[in-house]
Amino acid sequence: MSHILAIDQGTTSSRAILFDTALNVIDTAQEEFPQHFPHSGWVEHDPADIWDTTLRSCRAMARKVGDGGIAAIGITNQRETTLLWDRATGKPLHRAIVWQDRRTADTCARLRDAGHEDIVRARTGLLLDPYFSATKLAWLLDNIEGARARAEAGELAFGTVDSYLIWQLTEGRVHATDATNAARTMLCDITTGDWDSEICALLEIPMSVLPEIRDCAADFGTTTLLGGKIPILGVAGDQQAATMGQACFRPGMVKSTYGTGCFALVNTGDRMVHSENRLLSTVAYRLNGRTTYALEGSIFIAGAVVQWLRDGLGLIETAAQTQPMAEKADPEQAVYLVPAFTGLGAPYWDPDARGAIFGLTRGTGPNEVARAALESVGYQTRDLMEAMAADMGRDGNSGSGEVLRVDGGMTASDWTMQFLADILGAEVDRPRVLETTALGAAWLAGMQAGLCPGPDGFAETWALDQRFKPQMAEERRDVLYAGWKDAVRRTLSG
Ligand SMILES: Nc1ncnc2c1ncn2[C@@H]1O[C@H](COP(=O)(O)OP(=O)(O)O)[C@@H](O)[C@H]1O
Ligand SMILES: O=P(O)(O)OC[C@H](O)CO
Repeated sequence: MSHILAIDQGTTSSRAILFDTALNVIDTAQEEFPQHFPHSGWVEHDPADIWDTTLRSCRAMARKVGDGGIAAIGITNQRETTLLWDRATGKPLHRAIVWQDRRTADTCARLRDAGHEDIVRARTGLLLDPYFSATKLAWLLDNIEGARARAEAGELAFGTVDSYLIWQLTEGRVHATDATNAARTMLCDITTGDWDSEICALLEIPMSVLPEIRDCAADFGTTTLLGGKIPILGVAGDQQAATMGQACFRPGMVKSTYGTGCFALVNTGDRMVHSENRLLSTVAYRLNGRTTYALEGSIFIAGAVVQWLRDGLGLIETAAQTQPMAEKADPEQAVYLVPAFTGLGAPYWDPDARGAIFGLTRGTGPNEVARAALESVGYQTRDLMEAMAADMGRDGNSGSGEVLRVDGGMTASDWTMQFLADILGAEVDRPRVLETTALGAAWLAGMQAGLCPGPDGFAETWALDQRFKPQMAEERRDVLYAGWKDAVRRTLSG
């Protein structure tokens, strides 16, 4: 029987997920890998770790089905993370600079001061923030001796993680990316779908380093490393893959994924909506040469705040312990935790903000801190939803009223999902399949292989696990949210 293999290369681990052609999960292999923090605010991955953990996970799945058992591969990945390698040897010149890395904050500030933000926003849909690949790539070209000259001579290749994996899987035969990953580099004009020569020139990035941009469902070459010859037929950044995995194909449909960070995307159809509220405009997907756009709110810390309770504070041993703690917390205590560990993303975009806890009293204990950590995820989502509603309303799109579809590891927490519905004053739908990121990638590859239906047929297979309905009184919701806004105001750096 034929299977589809989805590769989900994430920030903390690499996974290979085997699907049958009806898109049921058959088996999964996963490996974590080390994070490197060479300086404050810097985050790096060893490219060998990215590749080795991916290949081992894929091989574990390939062994299960034997030669000929995999019909197609779909790749989805942590976005923005930047790699530069030698075209002749395939050897990276440096560790990967991870999306969370803030080392180029000064470069971004300089570009902003020089008046370049408008062109960046108009063409790439992004803001001038170190989050995106462009300034990370410029940093590599500036700081590795001889790199710029070698890049100009055509000897080097740049890629986000998808491109790097495609290059490795095809043993250097294919240097390509997809429209969603390209959209996150800050080098792509998402109104045309091509690399932007003016922005490249601004950062002195030779265009010869850039990969070719293809549709999300397309031919990305074949690999012979997993037994037989297997085509790579689907590629999308992880948040866009989750948008497809959640079947958000209609304008106005919105999903929010709770993993390490939280990323909410609302489909804006074939029109790029410019945010007035500091959200990002991005590509949701490109199929058959047709681009569908999205507005995105990116929060850097969601589930990671629970990891911090576990690894940083030692308050819990497992993430699931936060739920009984939150239930036991004193409802009278207004404790707020603003998890600005790596600055704040949307809608604040303050790379220099750092985390804070407010409202501590002698009576505050681990339960109240745990509850505040879970609540911070709800509050941050409300910040995003308010920004989205304002943007969508302004453009006359009905989208802001849609039910929020959620996924990702943290949605296992019923308490957090109920608080989310309460603080939003809106319904929250958790689907049966929480592996929506991998599902999106598998669907792309399966559709391209002719094994899976198109968007409409696929959307019919989306199934609800639980709908969380708001139960909190409006007055309490408003008081709590006002307290959060005040806590954020006191956390901002400027
Ligand atoms: N029951 C739970 N309650 C609260 N948080 C949880 C729970 N289970 C998992 N998490 C959080 O979810 C995150 C893992 O989600 P996942 O989607 O695997 O993340 P990623 O793909 O970013 O690595 C972790 O940060 C973890 O702390
Ligand atoms: O690896 P994740 O799931 O934390 O996702 C990272 C995002 O793609 C960063 O933009």
